[in-house]
Amino acid sequence: MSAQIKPLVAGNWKMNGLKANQSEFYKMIAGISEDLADQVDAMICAPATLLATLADKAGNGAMSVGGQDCHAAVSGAHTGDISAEMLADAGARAVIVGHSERRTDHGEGDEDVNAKAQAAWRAGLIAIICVGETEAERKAGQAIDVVARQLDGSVPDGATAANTVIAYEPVWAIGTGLTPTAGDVEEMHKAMRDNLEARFASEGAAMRLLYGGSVKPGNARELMAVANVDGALVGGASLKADDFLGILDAYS
Ligand SMILES: O=C(CO)COP(=O)(O)O
Repeated sequence: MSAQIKPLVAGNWKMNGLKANQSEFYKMIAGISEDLADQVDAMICAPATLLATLADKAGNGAMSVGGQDCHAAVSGAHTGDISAEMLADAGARAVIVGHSERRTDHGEGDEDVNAKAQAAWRAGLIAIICVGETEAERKAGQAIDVVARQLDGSVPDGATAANTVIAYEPVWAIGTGLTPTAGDVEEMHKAMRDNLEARFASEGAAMRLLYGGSVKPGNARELMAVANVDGALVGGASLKADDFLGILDAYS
């Protein structure tokens, strides 16, 4: 938690969600009170196939919708890819870039992520830029250095608190049920804050820093209370309305 920063809890549905799952999203909208919406922003980063439908239902209400990746170009001969402009056209407000699953499955490096973040801004979207160390890097005592390098390479010049959100997702905590200790999260988020403040001054001080990796209703309150944790990026527990609302409850 940071004073003055409105937190964001974003769900990442990854490659999950058929038309039948739209009802979970509608339950989420229905479950967010006006008071809660004043305390925290909520978003689902949906698969591209559902994005426009969910965005239409979301309207300007308590929930918004984001994409999970974008191509760096505006348009062109890139079969199977989606541009940031297309996501914005479908009603997205944000897009995740540099998720570790993209970095691993598609060989994306910091330069690619940097270009995608700039594409997001070009289309008027918030870039949710993901960073995080592997288990081997943490065991080798390199976690802070690895994340600092990823921030330096992946976050473009011109990042502001309005156009950029950073998500720290230790790779070994994603989908494993393992989480770092609150102390480890605090240390990492402080290091990220210092890095971003050194580069972006007051914008870095106000940028939202999310924690992601096995966030559940049962651990959300503790993790969200850590200094410089301004919300969460949630995978598995964002698929069911009850779980997602249980996480948002950390801010009630
Ligand atoms: O990768 C994640 C969100 O982007 C985290 O996934 P889990 O919450 O399923 O661990």
